[in-house]
Amino acid sequence: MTLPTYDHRHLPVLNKGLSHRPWFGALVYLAFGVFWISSSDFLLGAIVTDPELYSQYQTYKGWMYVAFTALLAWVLLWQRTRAEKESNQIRSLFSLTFELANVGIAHVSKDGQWLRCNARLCQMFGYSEIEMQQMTFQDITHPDDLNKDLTQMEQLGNGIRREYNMEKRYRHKEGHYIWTRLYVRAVDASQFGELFFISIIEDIQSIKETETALRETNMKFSALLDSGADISVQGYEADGTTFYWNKASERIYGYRADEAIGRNLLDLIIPEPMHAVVTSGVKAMVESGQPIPSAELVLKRKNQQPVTVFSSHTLIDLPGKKPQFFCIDIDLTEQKKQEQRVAYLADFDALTDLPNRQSFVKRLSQVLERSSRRPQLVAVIVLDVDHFKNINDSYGHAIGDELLQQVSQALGRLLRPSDYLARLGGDEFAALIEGIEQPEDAARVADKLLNCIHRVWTLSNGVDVKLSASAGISLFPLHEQTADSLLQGADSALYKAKSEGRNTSAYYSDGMTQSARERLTLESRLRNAIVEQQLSLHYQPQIDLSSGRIVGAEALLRWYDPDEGFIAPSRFIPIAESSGLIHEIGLWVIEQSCRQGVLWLQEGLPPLIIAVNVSAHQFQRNELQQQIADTLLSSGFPAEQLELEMTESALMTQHERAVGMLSSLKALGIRLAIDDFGTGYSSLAYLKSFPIDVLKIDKSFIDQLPEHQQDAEICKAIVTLAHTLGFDVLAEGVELAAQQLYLQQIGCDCYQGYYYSKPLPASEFSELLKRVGLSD
Ligand SMILES: Nc1nc2c(ncn2[C@@H]2O[C@H](COP(=O)(O)O[C@H]3[C@@H](O)[C@H](n4cnc5c(=O)[nH]c(N)nc54)O[C@@H]3COP(=O)(O)O)[C@@H](O)[C@H]2O)c(=O)[nH]1
Repeated sequence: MTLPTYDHRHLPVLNKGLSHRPWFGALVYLAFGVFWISSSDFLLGAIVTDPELYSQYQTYKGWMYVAFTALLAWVLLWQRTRAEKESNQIRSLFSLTFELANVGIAHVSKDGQWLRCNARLCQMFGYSEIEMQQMTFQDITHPDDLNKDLTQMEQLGNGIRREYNMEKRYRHKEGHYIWTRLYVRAVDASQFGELFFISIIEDIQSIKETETALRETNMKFSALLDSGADISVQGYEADGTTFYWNKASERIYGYRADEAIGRNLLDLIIPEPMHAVVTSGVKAMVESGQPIPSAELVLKRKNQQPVTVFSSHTLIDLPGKKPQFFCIDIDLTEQKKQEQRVAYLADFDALTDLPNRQSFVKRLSQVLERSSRRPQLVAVIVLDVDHFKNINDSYGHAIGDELLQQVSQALGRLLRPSDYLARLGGDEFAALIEGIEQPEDAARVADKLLNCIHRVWTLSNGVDVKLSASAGISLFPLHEQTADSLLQGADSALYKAKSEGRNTSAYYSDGMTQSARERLTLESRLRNAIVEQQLSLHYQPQIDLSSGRIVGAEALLRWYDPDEGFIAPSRFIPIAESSGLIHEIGLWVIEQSCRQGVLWLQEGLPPLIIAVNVSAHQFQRNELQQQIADTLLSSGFPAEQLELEMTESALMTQHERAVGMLSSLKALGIRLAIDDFGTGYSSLAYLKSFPIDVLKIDKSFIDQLPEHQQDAEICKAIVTLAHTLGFDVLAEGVELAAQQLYLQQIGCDCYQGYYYSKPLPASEFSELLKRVGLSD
């Protein structure tokens, strides 16, 4: 393509402006010449007095005019030549500038006609200058840009404004549009004869394309940053001010971008205790240019909840720009949850949320380890739902699962917090029961669990399913010593229970199953005995050794079963204790003793101490003091005549509590005695802190008196000790006169035993007292 050349003939206005100046100079010269000659004439006429000289001047004056005119003509010619030369130079310079300009330059008429276009413009639009001059700018303006352009051009025409800028598109000769930046300036009509516009048109197509590409890249980049649902990207200034916050950041941290941007990192997601570390870390990163090492961090959400992320950091430190840094945080919440879930499933059963077999074995091993240091009876009870397979087969696994969930929840509610329930798998559960007192306690717990399962279960779909279960029990240390063997033992006991017809429990050892069943049967009979009022009290006299008088009576519980006859307290009291019936029975004993004491007083018998046995189980309950106070009040029995007997072991195992309990009981005005003294592990320090009145020497030290040297010495020592501490001493189980005599010799205060009397029913005791009392 040949470049269009600049033709100055197309510039009539400009030509006119440039060519009038030499004439003006010539006129000035001419005026000056006429003035100079005229004034010379006048001056010479006045100055030159010599007529000859003046005449000569007049003669040559014509030549002078000629010479002057010639000079003037030469000056004029020279002036014009110079002006034209200058004009040509300027024109060629202008032409060169116009053509060489790397922006499009055009003169446009007020109608929009292209008057003159430089080479760059022609090249830009693909037209020759001639072709351009045959078009208006409207012809090749993009329709979307035309109105704006025309409006602004009109404003130039109206003189409202002198120039305008806009970005607009022109259609290239080949049909595509080119983005340009247009600058238009109106040229004053008064100066150049007619209104026209100078347009400077810059090709910004590549800029636009770059911009578009950049925008697209940005959009892609943004979309990319936003696409990672769990990848938070945050941009911060060096001082921690947020300038970028992607979608994932919104989701992970809970702040919308518009809430986060402009706020400081520390205020947003850094927990207070981490502020100092983060501040110094960022400072060090900005100063050293080294990013803070990636790490797993626990940051905080908008709702202040912690969120675990893996955080990486990138420093952007461009020359001349303030440093910025990006944090790329990967949300580990789900991963953590998964990890926790995996860890959870290693120990827990997914269906019931109960501990699994592995956890059960682990827990059992720990308990056994502890129990080997502090001996205790531990029971493992394995439960299996009877015929559960039939339920799955009949109703489907979903129903089976729901049943297992319901059963596990019911069993969990039944057990104490210290017990441990697990699902071993399928329909098999296991319970770990610590600190049981009697072997049959385990069967009691097993029966409780079996009874819980043995009922109709209503499922969410309305189906009723009747369940029963069987249980196997093994005991540490009686049956096995290790966790695995205890579980195996309980499993084999379970199969015994199943083979015995299901809905029952069995111990690992047959003998124990037998005795447990007997004890549980006895428990049920004892419950019945309370209702049927088969319990009564017998009273054994307590005799003062120095006077030989009956000074008191120990109330001893008796159970008369119509079929079996008297059932010994040593048989049923432990069952009452392990079943909890002791509380009901114990209260009855206290009330009945007080009522009887009052009756005896009313009969006119001398005031007697009535000693009542209080089980360690009763002593552990706080209501004992209140029960006694209430009983004394309701019965009217004098407090100083009531004596409570507590075993040495019950007091010594819970010393601190015992001191408090005994003090509160003592405050009621009653007497306190330590029963079975010598059989427990008394501490003298403890003993002296107890507010007691009597020490009862256990029968085992009396049995071989006075021959047995050691027992004799022990009894003597107990008497001395008791007296030193200010207690009375009572020897129990005295069967022989020699025993009575020896006790008297060593200063023992009182005794009781078959030697004087067996425990007697109240009426017989009263007769005895009347008999001996009256005779004494
Ligand atoms: N918590 C409660 N415990 C009670 C209650 N009543 C009794 N008991 C405790 O039961 C254990 C057995 O009692 P029991 O069979 O009544 O035996 C007592 C006496 O009958 C017996 N005794 C008395 N003198 C003699 C004797 O000379 N020889 C002999 N072989 N036995 C004799 O001793 C028992 C009295 O014991 P103690 O209480 O230690 O003084 C027994 O531990 C009772 O405590 C009750 O109501 N509540």
